[in-house]
Amino acid sequence: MSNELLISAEMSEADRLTIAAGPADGIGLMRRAGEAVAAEILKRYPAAAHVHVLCGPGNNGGDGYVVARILADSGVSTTIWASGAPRPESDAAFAAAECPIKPRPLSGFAAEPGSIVVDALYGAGLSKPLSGDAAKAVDTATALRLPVVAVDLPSGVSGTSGDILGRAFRAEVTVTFARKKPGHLLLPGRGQCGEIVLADIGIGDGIIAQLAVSTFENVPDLWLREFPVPAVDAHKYKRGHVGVFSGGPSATGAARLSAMAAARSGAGAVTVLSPPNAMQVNATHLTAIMLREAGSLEEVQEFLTARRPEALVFGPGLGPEPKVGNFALQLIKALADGARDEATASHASAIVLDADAITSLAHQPQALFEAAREPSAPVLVITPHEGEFGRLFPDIAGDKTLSKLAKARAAAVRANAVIVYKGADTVIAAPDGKAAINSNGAAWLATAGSGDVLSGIIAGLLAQGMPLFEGTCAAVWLHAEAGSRFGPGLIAEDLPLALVPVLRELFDARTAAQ
Ligand SMILES: NC(=O)C1=CN([C@@H]2O[C@H](COP(=O)(O)OP(=O)(O)OC[C@H]3O[C@@H](n4cnc5c(N)ncnc54)[C@H](OP(=O)(O)O)[C@@H]3O)[C@@H](O)[C@H]2O)[C@@H](O)CC1
Ligand SMILES: Nc1ncnc2c1ncn2[C@@H]1O[C@H](COP(=O)(O)OP(=O)(O)O)[C@@H](O)[C@H]1O
Ligand SMILES: [K+]
Repeated sequence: MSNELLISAEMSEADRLTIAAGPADGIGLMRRAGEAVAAEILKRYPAAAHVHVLCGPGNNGGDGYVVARILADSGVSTTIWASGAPRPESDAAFAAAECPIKPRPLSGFAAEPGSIVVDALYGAGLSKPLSGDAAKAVDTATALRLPVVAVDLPSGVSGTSGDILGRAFRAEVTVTFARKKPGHLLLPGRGQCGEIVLADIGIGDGIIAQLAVSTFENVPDLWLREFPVPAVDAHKYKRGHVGVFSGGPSATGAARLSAMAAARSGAGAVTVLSPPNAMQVNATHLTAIMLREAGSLEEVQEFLTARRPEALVFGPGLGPEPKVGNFALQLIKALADGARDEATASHASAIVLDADAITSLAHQPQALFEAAREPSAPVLVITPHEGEFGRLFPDIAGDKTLSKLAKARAAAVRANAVIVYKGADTVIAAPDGKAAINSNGAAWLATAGSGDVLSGIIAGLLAQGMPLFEGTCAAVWLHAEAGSRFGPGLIAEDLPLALVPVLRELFDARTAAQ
């Protein structure tokens, strides 16, 4: 697997372990890193008139000296602009000594149209906002629209948070080493990286395995082995049953979108649970999806006991009123009580709390967090977009020291739930600290009802027995993949059907791997 995302301390540890295992030493890894960047430049810009390599004082700059040496050896006209000299005896100092080009001070950096900039100022060691000569260099490259190749990270982008410190280069290509870093996927950093090339510099999978990494890029490798394949003797209820709560007569569409998505995701049976006054309108619009009247907790409990759905979606279209939040709490409690008493067992092991459920609990978040900690409580997946996240977790949302990744993690621990912190860089975080960042979405997904579809896919996959974290990650990826492949013109109604070709590919990949 190469889907692990490494923070800077983990990258340093990988470096240390690799050197300890031998035969590579620090300068050996640096040479491999610089070679990978130089190879990318020679491949992509064979006609470059001139390459300007900007070198910082640390190891990022060290990689830059290696790049400059190789380019010069290859006959490319190359200038080095240095911001400070490397520390004596450091790997970067060795790399600088091996490079025949005499560096000029970064303060004098000037470039001509048609040239290329290699940004080797700061990488994993970025410690403060870009200022002075480095900030000026960003402005010069931007003003001249020069292609920038970033070494490891565009300088100014935090590899940990994706934040821009001061300002940052906007790279056309970023070559990073061994594994990506969270800042390559989180916004706004992702937008500065351009195409990301992952270079093998000799830090093996065995070394990465020793790090016990807990942050991942959300790609199928992360969950494909858990992806549901129906058994030969499957019947509809064996393929998982999902219940979706509907809003009142003028707000039923959200539940139907969610229900359709759960069905398309492979749940064998899906039931819309409707208040009495919305039965008529729901009945008019449902065919394969079942419909059941459930206006009270008692009626819901009857459904749970009789039909034993594995997963529920609660929230889309329900309205943000406090009574909705209270009902959510009663539902969680009823399921916890039911699970403890097998004789009368109310069922459903997972609840997806989305949309209005989140907003309606904003005035009593503590009650939700306590309910989620009750013995035998159903597992919860909470799917806030930024506004909903801020309502349920205002202090976490407002903490400027935390990245989106860290915020999702903190919320998952507090709520004892899997949190899907949605957006263009959706983060999925579990209470045990595991987290994934999604990167295959597109802005076509920013359309009304898109989130309702996502909640249905999550419930659909969980109802089929996928583990909680993996099933939620798979749903986020599927939703994003279907939407970005569909592209212009996408509306939420299109998404369930757009899942089909993606599901086919996953199914084929899953069965081929068996
Ligand atoms: N496995 C690995 O780990 C491998 C890593 N490799 C490479 O090493 C890179 C990490 O190297 P690194 O740790 O030396 O940090 P780096 O990014 O060079 O910056 C540190 C220096 O910059 C300075 N500085 C920072 N921000 C600044 C600012 N805004 N304005 C001004 N100064 C600033 C900072 O100053 P200080 O914080 O000490 O005041 C310090 O002097 C990594 O990105 C990759 O390219 C490869 O060789 C292959 C193997
Ligand atoms: N710019 C974007 N790029 C990728 N995905 C996006 C973007 N904007 C929104 N999304 C995704 O679309 C969905 C929107 O959900 P939500 O905000 O709840 O919308 P709604 O309430 O209208 O259903 C989320 O899964 C989110 O991650
Ligand atoms: K850099």
